[in-house]
Amino acid sequence: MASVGERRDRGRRLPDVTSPADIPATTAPGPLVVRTTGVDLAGSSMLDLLPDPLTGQAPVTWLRRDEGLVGWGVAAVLRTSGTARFRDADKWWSEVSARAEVHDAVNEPGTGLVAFGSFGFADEPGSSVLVVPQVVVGRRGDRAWVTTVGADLPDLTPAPAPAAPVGVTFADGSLSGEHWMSVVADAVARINAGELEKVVLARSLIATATEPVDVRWPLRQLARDYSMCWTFNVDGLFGATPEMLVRRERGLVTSRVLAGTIRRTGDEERDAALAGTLARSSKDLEEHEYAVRSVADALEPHCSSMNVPEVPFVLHLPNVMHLATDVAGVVHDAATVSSLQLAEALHPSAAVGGTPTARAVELIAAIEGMDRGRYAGPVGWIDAAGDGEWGIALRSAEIEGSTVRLFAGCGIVADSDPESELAESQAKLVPVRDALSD
Ligand SMILES: C=C(O[C@@H]1C=C(C(=O)O)C=C[C@H]1O)C(=O)O
Repeated sequence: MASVGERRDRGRRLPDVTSPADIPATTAPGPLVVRTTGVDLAGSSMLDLLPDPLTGQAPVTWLRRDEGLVGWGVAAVLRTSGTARFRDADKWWSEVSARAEVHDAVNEPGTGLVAFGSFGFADEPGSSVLVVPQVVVGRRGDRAWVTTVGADLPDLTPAPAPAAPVGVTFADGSLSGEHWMSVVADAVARINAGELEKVVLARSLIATATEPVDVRWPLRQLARDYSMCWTFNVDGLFGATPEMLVRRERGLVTSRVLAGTIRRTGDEERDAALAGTLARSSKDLEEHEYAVRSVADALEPHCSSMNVPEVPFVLHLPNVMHLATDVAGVVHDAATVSSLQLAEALHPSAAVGGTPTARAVELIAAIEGMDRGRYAGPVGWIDAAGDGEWGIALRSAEIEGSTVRLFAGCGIVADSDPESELAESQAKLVPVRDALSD
């Protein structure tokens, strides 16, 4: 396990990370004292409760349709990296939760001790974080609660509204559009030469504001405009993902697999016709099938029964439509395998890596021209029983002061056309791009 003030990277020592979100380096906590009590949040929106990040309270978020969890403050944190990042985090989490003294008056998934996590996409450098906030506020249906970890009960009145980002300009990140298209063409040639079947290639865009960006602004916009997605923020990585890598709750496991995309036009009739085209597109169905297979194969050893629909449905988002499949199963090893271990087993699925996985991941590192950081890695939360939700950090960006790095990627298969893939990547950048304006 990584220790205080040190991150491991194949034996090399790396300097500590100074986090944009004020989450410090690894802490080795004594027994945590955790209290969950029911509260009445009435009509207030969960995001309104988040304190100003400038107060150094490191806001974290996992919300869909204003249900889920928000938190702030740091009671304990693990930073880790490299191939062992999931194992390090899982071991640390079982030790921290075994030692904790928990008084839980609510007993719902997400009550008691919880940690938020965000994991690096690639093994190298693979910088990852798991953090236990001092305060977590949760809502599920008509129940709401607050959990404190070694902290007093907070004042749950809405914080003053965040200001919009100022003077934002956008520039190419890793590669220009032209250059990225040539990389896509190279991948298509390799696929046609039989090197691999599918690879997901991503690009980035850099937004620069004239003042530090308050993450609560884009979070509010994303939660409002993409309410069917999971709006997340962990240690400066934020976004609204439509893709659930794995959710485990009381012995049931589910995964929402997406792959195969078509852009929306804004015209309802035309979009309905496009949805039909997507559902019949052999290129997209093939790309989708790879992704579903990779998830079903990884979950199978953990399940006593599974449901893998044969035909995908079309998920409508405001910017794009995706082929989607909800895989479900009954797990037989919940007592010994946590949701984080399941996330490790599933990552990277063919929706963000490719097929075969090892070859695709190698090719991404060789030709994509950037470090993905935590983009396309698992992001979510885990409780003391090991249940939790881990989404794939898509439609996301990393914030550092007044700079925001946005990411988007596309599945490349034999029939992919570089120009259409560039347009698709632009459509996938829209949610965060729009969220940075007022
Ligand atoms: C890689 C991304 O999205 C993934 C790729 C998709 C595709 O290529 O059709 C669709 C949904 C996601 O699984 C992204 O949004 O950055």
